[in-house]
Amino acid sequence: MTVIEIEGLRKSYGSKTPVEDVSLSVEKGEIFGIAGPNGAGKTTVVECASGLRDRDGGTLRVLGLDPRTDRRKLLQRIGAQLQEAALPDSIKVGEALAMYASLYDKPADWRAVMEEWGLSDKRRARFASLSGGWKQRLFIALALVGDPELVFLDELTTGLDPSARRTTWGLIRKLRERGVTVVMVTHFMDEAEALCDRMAIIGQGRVLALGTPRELTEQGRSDSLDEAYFALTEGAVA
Ligand SMILES: Nc1ncnc2c1ncn2[C@@H]1O[C@H](COP(=O)(O)OP(=O)(O)OP(=O)(O)O)[C@@H](O)[C@H]1O
Repeated sequence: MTVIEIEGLRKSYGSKTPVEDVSLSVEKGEIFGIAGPNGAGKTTVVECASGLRDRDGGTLRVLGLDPRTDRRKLLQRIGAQLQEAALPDSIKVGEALAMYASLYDKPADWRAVMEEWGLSDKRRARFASLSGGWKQRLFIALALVGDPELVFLDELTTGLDPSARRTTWGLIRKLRERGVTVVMVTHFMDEAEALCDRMAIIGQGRVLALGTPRELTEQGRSDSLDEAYFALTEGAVA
């Protein structure tokens, strides 16, 4: 079943059009990666698909809804990772989960989510006191309190130490095991290789390559996804 269908997506900011003609689809239950050079429009694509930003052209269906006209309905069914600045320093882990759960019509039991993601011992810890790894764990838990069918994660592991990254990978796999579809923006090809069922590399306003990490490695005529990425994005730096 197709969860996201993007056809000819276009988005401009003033005279700049980072996303000119992006088409891709995401299937239910997969971890779908989006990679590409800085400024290629990865976050813009994710924001348009999650109803957080309006598009200038193209068609979008997400969980059968149009993010433009069915925004409220869509926001009830998806989870999006927050940027760090979205939480006040002084908020406690338990308070943040309870607050986000209150935004949904049919939330998951936030205490169960807290327990499942290993956050119960941190319940009274203030956000500012958490290490990067615990913050990311909280962001994943917050993205899940609405009991979403689809989750968007944007550079979730950037800035994490190697062991926190590995732990986060485990958490993302756990989402797939639960049947949640995951769309993740990443700059790390080892991460894409370890997690993504399929991925798109975007640049120059469009999809430069799309497939499984193995298919992309072959398309780039390379021995590794890392090398293939360079071959496929050559000349596409925004
Ligand atoms: N609100 C905005 N107003 C003006 N320009 C913007 C806005 N948001 C993004 N842009 C510009 O649009 C382009 C695409 O941005 P976007 O954040 O989608 O790219 P990205 O691929 O996610 O980049 P990065 O890898 O650096 O996170 C960039 O050049 C960015 O500066």
